[in-house]
Amino acid sequence: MAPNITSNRAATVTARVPALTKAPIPPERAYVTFLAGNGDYVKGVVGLAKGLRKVKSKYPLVVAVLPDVPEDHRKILVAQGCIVKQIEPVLPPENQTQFAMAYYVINYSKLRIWKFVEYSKMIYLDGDIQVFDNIDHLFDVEDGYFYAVMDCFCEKTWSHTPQYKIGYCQQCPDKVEWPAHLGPKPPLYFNAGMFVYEPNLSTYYQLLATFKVTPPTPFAEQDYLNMFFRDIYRPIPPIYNLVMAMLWRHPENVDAEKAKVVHYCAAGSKPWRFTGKEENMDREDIKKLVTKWWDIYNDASLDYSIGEAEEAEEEDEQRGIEQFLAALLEAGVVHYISAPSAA
Ligand SMILES: O=c1ccn([C@@H]2O[C@H](COP(=O)(O)OP(=O)(O)O)[C@@H](O)[C@H]2O)c(=O)[nH]1
Ligand SMILES: OC[C@H]1O[C@H](O[C@@H]2[C@@H](O)[C@H](O)[C@@H](O)[C@H](O)[C@@H]2O)[C@H](O)[C@@H](O)[C@H]1O
Ligand SMILES: [Mn+2]
Repeated sequence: MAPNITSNRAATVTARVPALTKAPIPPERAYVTFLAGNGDYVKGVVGLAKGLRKVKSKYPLVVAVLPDVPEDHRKILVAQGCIVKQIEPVLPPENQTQFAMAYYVINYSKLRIWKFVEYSKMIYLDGDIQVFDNIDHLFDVEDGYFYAVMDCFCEKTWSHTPQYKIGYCQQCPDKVEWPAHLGPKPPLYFNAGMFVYEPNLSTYYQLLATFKVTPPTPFAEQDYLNMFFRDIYRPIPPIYNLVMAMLWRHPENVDAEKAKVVHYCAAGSKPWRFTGKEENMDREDIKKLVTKWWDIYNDASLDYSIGEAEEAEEEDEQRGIEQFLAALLEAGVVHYISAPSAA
């Protein structure tokens, strides 16, 4: 109950501040993913929402949807407890889209998530990612940096790059010496399927302004984000984004059993359209990871419930009261002595 202020002088009231039955609610934080089109990626996002619930994450999942995501898909996501926010596409100039791999051009739209400034910190996860262990602790990383897992250059999707051509990969930098004639070694490069960042309007407008004068490149927004955040990028361990190709390219660096976050980004590995026919998809570890994904997707006990909705509502109210009291304290309107407990 808010204290009753009888005058506009600083009042000293012994407001009976509701005992915090729970730990103070942390600043606004959320997971965020991106959904485009009317295809089957919505299954990926449903799986992700249920996976986060299974690991008892404290934070909601925001889904940034493009206008082409149909109403029935949005309803499915809301029914799974997601916060659906529509974003406008971000596209390179008409005459330049051919420089990025066509499939990835739409991913430039991910840049819109820097505008979600109602959140102090967010963890972005691709829709083809599953979270198998709680990673809420990542929200406590130091502010002011960009956290993501290093990518691998060994798949043929990298065949356009000098590092692929000479067999160099940052995952094993000593295997092939970077030749001096190619200039400086490429800076550490992250996979943009998962990252920890702080939404910020100034950063958002800089991202869009710089994007306008940056020619698109093959890995589209992933290349762009690596260039933009190069000076504040901090690598985090691959347990937080198991880029599938690492299992056969750098098995010494990863352990499928220990991965907290699995990224189904290898060709043919999307669980919801898995056939097992593509290269490497007959591997036992891959088939096990796909089964683990389906076990969560098919688990009805992980569906969102009204009970959770009511609890989320109570938490929102609690947060509102705390923010109201904090504002009063800040304004010096109220100095309250924590009242002795009723007991
Ligand atoms: O038709 C599509 C293609 C991509 N995406 C979103 O864009 C992300 C990046 O694409 P993808 O994961 O397929 O790229 P990969 O990580 O496999 O290179 C996906 O995870 C989805 O969140 C989508 O919603 N619909
Ligand atoms: O738009 C570019 C995309 O680039 C990345 O995917 C790539 C990258 O991981 C390569 O290293 C793999 O070889 C490749 O298969 C895979 O598609 C991100 O996962 C995705 O979210 C998105 O940013
Ligand atoms: Mn992906």
